[in-house]
Amino acid sequence: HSNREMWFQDLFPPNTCPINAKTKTFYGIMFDAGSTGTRIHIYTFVQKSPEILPELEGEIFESVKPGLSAYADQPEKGAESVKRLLDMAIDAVPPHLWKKTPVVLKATAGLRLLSEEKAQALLSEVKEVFEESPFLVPEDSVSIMDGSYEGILAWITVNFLTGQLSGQNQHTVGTLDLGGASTQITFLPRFEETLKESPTDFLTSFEMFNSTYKLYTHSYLGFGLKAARLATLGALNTEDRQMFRSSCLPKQLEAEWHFGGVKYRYGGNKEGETGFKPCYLEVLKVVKGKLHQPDEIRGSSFYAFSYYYDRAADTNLIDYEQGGVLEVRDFERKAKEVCDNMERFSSASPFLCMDLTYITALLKEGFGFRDNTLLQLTKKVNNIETSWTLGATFHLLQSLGITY
Ligand SMILES: Nc1ncnc2c1ncn2[C@@H]1O[C@H](COP(=O)(O)OP(=O)(O)O)[C@@H](O)[C@H]1O
Ligand SMILES: [Ca+2]
Repeated sequence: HSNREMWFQDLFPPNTCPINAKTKTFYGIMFDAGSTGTRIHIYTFVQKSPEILPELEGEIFESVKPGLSAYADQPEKGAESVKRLLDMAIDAVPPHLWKKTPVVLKATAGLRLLSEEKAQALLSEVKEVFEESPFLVPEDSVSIMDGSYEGILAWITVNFLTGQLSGQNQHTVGTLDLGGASTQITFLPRFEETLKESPTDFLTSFEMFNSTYKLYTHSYLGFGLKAARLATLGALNTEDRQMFRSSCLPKQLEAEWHFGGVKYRYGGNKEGETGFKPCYLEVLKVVKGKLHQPDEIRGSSFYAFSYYYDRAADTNLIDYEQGGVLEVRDFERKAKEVCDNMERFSSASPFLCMDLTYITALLKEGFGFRDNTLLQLTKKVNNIETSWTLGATFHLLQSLGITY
């Protein structure tokens, strides 16, 4: 037995009558078209009998950069990048199951930020690639995902993988996702206050595995790490192609940056101030008063992934493979260290100071977390990526009647 098998045994009790069990294996293919890259997740499930939940047997994962939105003006080339990933599924799924294996692509903030016309052109090219494949192409198989689903499905994934969605004692954990263009916060409110005080569109009921969860979730478009860089530079939503300067960047820096198909020029404050203090003030303008702050989260701990994880790992706050537990103040401490010694960190990304400072401000001033709020940084649980794609695949299989 591998660790993974052992672990899932606790989650799903073995069939009471294994001799009569008809084990069924099936697959699901889910594409995550993120703002910074496109990823394919090929999941394998086994279901031992119709009465019990399917078990997740494994995942094949691959990714390419840049994301679809970078092909805004060449939709065929964007679809080509999807096709290269889909070819992996041809090898991974046994031929006799191709026709029964659904393939779906959901795009997130990168495509949300494009014009309707450009986004649709990309989606329809991808749809053609799917139609030409031997897989099952459900209706609506290629779409832009609603931001609230992004949070909910990531929450489902993390709580499924940590075993919180089965059995009686459900101690679910909240999730924080920081993408390139948007960021999500999701948790199951325990206090009546939270339900009363939250804007109604922050609360969504969701049915999964025969339970209904009333979740608090919101996706903040434009608050992803890379969008926040542009906002901090004052370069968001301007046609102006001037040089944008910031106290969060190395003094002598002058460079170019491509995001969402647009080229930006940016640099440090040659004469003026640099360092954590002025940088924090700059970043604060981007987040202060812009996010809803539910009281309930101040004391609870959260699972955090994507750029929270990447930046913590880049600066050795956590181990790149293992992840780890941090307090909010650890991000602040590291931001100060990097911003006040930019020469020492010059070999890393020139945005490291800005990114860490933004993460600090987002957590403290944006969501209202305390300095000592605990964050569990995780990339994988039992070797499965903590991504909304697993939750989306469960949802898909459920809607197609492949699972119950
Ligand atoms: N399979 C994955 N599981 C978890 N995080 C991922 C995965 N693929 C990419 N990420 C992380 O997502 C972040 C990029 O966000 P992205 O999905 O491209 O933007 P957005 O969500 O805003 O569309 C990076 O931190 C990257 O490491
Ligand atoms: Ca994402």
